[in-house]
Amino acid sequence: MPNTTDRFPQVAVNALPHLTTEQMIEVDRAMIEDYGIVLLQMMENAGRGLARLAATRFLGNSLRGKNVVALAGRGGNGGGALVAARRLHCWGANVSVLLTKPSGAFEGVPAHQLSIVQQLGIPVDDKSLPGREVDVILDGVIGYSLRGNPRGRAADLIRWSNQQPAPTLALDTPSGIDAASGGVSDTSILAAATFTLALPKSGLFSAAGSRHVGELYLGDISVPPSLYAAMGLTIPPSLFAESDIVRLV
Ligand SMILES: NC(=O)C1=CN([C@@H]2O[C@H](COP(=O)(O)OP(=O)(O)OC[C@H]3O[C@@H](n4cnc5c(N)ncnc54)[C@H](O)[C@@H]3O)[C@@H](O)[C@H]2O)[C@H](O)CC1
Ligand SMILES: [K+]
Repeated sequence: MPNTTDRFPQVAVNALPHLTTEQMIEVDRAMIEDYGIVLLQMMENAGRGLARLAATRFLGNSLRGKNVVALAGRGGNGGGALVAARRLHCWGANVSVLLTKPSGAFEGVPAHQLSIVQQLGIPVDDKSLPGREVDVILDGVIGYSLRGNPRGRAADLIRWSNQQPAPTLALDTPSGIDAASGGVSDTSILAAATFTLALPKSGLFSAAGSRHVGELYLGDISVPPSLYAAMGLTIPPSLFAESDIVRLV
């Protein structure tokens, strides 16, 4: 079997700036307010990349009969996982979604993504945990807006994920890891791989945090180089020219 990690170009992690949470929030702000690249667009790119990585790295050539569980919180992280759930469903996988909250608690863009998932008939559950075998778990419980140790059903979903033999692919940061400090909550995802967005977050490299990250991939959500330049950040000009997913080594 070919080594599927070879399908993504490799980039030295030290060749890139590592973002603080404040810088990531500024990237989000400038994308929307200065460039008009809105959250819906960024989230589509994030979710499509997550789906592509899940398929290529963990599911193999045919998605028929492959079971995917997407864990989704009600923030931007969950929204990206819901996009990935939809894309993998359309590519032929058996996808189900576990929510941290009832669907009525979702608002804004994540609620929009959830309504599409429901319209497609993808099973959505905010109460129980699946008993059947899973091939890959997508972790969209919490991203860079973690506040304190995961609580409630978010914590239940993290614990459930860590008990499964299937690999977990985390979106942006393993849920429970503080993206800025790398602090590890009592309840944190142990990811086989992490698909982080735009630029790697500084917390992914702390000694404690890095044990939860697994293989690290970076996804293009179309941040213009001029936006980074205005923040005093320099990135290699051809970072995503070959592929909009790269492996950081
Ligand atoms: N430019 C980018 O990188 C983009 C990133 N995106 C993704 O959006 C998230 C950040 O989204 P945000 O809405 O700010 O919040 P989160 O999804 O991280 O989490 C909020 C969600 O989680 C709940 N929560 C927080 N702490 C806890 C806790 N201790 N226990 C339980 N629940 C908790 C909170 O209540 C909210 O419901 C980023 O990581 C990316 O994945 C965009 O998609 C595109 C642009
Ligand atoms: K996550």
